Amino acid sequence: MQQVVYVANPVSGLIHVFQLAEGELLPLQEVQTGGEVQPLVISPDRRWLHAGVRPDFRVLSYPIAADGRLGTPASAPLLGSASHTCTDGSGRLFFAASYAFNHASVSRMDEQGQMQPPHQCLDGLMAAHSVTWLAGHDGEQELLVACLKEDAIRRFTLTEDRLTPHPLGDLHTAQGAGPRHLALHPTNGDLYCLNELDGTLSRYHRKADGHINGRQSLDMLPPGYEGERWGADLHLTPDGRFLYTSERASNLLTLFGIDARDGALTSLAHFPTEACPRGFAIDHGGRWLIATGQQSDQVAVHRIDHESGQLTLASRQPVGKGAMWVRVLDLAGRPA
Ligand SMILES: O=C1O[C@H](COP(=O)(O)O)[C@@H](O)[C@H](O)[C@H]1O
Repeated sequence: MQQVVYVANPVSGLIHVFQLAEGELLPLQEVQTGGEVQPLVISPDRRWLHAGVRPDFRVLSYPIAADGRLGTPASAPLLGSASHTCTDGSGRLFFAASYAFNHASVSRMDEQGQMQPPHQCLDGLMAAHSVTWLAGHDGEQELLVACLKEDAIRRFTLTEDRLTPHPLGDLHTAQGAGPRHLALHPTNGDLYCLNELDGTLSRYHRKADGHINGRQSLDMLPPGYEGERWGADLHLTPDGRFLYTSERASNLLTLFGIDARDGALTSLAHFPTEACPRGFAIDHGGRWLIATGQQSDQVAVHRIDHESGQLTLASRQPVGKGAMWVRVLDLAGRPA
């Protein structure tokens, strides 16, 4: 499997492009974005890397070459600082959550790959920290917005190119939890929410009728932990057997096992990683976990044990300042 890793470093304004080779990151390219580059998302057809930049709020859409290198980007305005972005399943719609501007916006990408200015903006979403696109069993599509200061995950139905409040209403977390990032299980219909402020991980289940119900809430930190809590990110292995979270006060990654029969989560182990692991990613083979250190200016690659999910440090790579976002592209099967 040939894979390329993109790392965004807002303080240096740089995107690093690496080849992932047996746990080592081999430098391929450094791209100066001209701004504080933050959220990265790869389009579903794997032809574009969309990067949110500030303080001139824009999305830069970089064409991805056959070897993973980035070409000259097209640029489109955004309405505020993007904290997190995603696309719909076709890649034609681009969503951005803005924590500071309390909104989520929707933009269209045209046939030529040019992103348009946002055509819809949902205001009053307090500390909107992430956007997650979800396809239902019945062809229904929705967008989930994790609103940290509302202790709510707001649900919106996507019809054509526009969002409206979901008829089944929003999801509410524990008071003071601070919902931040969401992840979906690849097969069992479970949805997970990392809560930044209380350091917990919540599991929900989406039923075929669209109802989403809470199932479990677990601590991300080790028993007896009494320090600060500052949860950051979560990801699953592609086979859906393991889930990992990152926490920035303890600099720990936490491993959770996922029961194959009923989806039950169990906290299994904790592993030290880079200082302030604000973002991480898991490669497409489920063999490597790549964590950024916002305060170490390094990226760590951890080997994932296939049987147990346990992590061991494989390598560390210096990167630019404020390393924050990391994305992995599988080059196989890309359109020519
Ligand atoms: O993780 C955090 O996120 C919020 C929003 O992030 P931003 O990069 O979009 O400004 C930030 O305000 C907070 O300090 C940080 O802990």
